[in-house]
Amino acid sequence: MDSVFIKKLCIDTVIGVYEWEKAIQQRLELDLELSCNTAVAAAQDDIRQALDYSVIAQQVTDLVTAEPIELIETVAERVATLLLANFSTDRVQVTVHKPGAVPTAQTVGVRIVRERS
Ligand SMILES: Nc1nc2c(c(=O)[nH]1)N=C([C@H](O)[C@@H](O)CO)CN2
Repeated sequence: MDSVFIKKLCIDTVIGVYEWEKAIQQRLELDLELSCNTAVAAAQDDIRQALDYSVIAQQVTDLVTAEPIELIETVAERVATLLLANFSTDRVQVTVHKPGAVPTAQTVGVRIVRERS
């Protein structure tokens, strides 16, 4: 299956479980992959037949920054729900990295796969 993907979409937002985290912005990095058939868009060379990664990036950024969230699991789930609702895809993979969370690790995060039911 083909896909459209976005790697390391950087989003600064209020994210975290602890009180001190609710007063600051921290960086999340998102990897998104939307399954689709890219052949039609390619054959017609037409953005209207494609999943526009610019539009995807903007909608996801707006969603994640709309209000404070505690868990990165919540971020992943909300993003997957948005992608399945707003874009022509039956399967999405969403990875959320919180690179500053564990100083001794390069990054930590969650990865989920959701399919249209
Ligand atoms: N599985 C998770 N574990 C933790 C999360 C999280 O969102 N999911 N969050 C935190 C804190 O917010 C942490 O990032 C503060 O440094 C701890 N564990």
